Amino acid sequence: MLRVKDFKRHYGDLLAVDRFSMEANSHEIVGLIGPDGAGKTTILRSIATLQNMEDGEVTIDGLDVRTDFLKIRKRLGYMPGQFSLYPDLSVWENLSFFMDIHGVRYEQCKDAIDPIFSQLAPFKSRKSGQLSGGMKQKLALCCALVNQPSLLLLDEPTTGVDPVSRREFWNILKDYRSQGTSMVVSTPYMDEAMMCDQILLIHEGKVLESGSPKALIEKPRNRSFYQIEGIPSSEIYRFKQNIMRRHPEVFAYLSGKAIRVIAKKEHSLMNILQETLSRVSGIIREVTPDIEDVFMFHLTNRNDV
Ligand SMILES: Nc1ncnc2c1ncn2[C@@H]1O[C@H](COP(=O)(O)OP(=O)(O)OP(=O)(O)O)[C@@H](O)[C@H]1O
Repeated sequence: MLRVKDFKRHYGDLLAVDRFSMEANSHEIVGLIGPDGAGKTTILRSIATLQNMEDGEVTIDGLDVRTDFLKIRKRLGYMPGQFSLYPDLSVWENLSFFMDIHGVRYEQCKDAIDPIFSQLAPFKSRKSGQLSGGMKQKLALCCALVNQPSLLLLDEPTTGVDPVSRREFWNILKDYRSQGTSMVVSTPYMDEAMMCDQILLIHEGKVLESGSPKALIEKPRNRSFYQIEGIPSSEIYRFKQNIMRRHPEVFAYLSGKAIRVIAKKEHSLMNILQETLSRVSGIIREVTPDIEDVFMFHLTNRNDV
């Protein structure tokens, strides 16, 4: 139902999105996974008809965003990255405002919003600026659902939200998916990628790789991924840099309190890494890659070409 083909967008000289293509069908959550500045907001705002495209095609149910944007807006729910509701209005007043914009009454959208609104109802009169981070995001999602959209666009909906509320929020999204809504969700959190049906790993406006998260994790299996643990935190950055300087055939990066290492070419690194550890205490073990590793792997490959 959503098709994006060869979408391109500059800001001045900066090429923010370069020949980006994707599809999202009903019952599907598609994740745009990438760090800050990858181009996720630009893509979502353009699909949401809020920003002009420079080049490319975006259609929703066959309708073109350039010419049919008024019809498209009726089918879309968009939740911007920044909390964009009125902090001085109550929960109910914000919701009413969105219902007025879409010309619907509560009774008409009750079925669509109640799974979330029932959780917000006890705070109905509270100013939205005084809600917790997780509750604010639920209210924003509620407002995006009043027109019962078939396509939901969610820009980093869980950024700044605590882990428990993040999980809750994703459970809500999965419920809407099971009812047929299709969703495009951007996130900088690699763990959230695993909750999507399809993901696109994006870096500097380009798609590094796309597919189901499971398939992407399987793909680089001909490479080995290692983790070095136990390096004192005061030395860890220097240690990582040293590995990269002394061994151009490997790519190393920090992951929490550990260093992750991938070989740029297909070969084992155990000997190399053991040698680097001879002067410092630490443990090396081979690990199964997660999405963050896969992202780094494709980034390394691209930079190496
Ligand atoms: N209005 C603008 N004018 C100039 N540059 C912009 C503008 N909006 C975005 N950019 C730049 O375009 C690139 C992509 O930004 P975009 O906001 O789409 O990425 P993002 O992945 O959503 O990142 P973030 O999470 O930081 O918003 C970034 O380098 C950003 O600085």
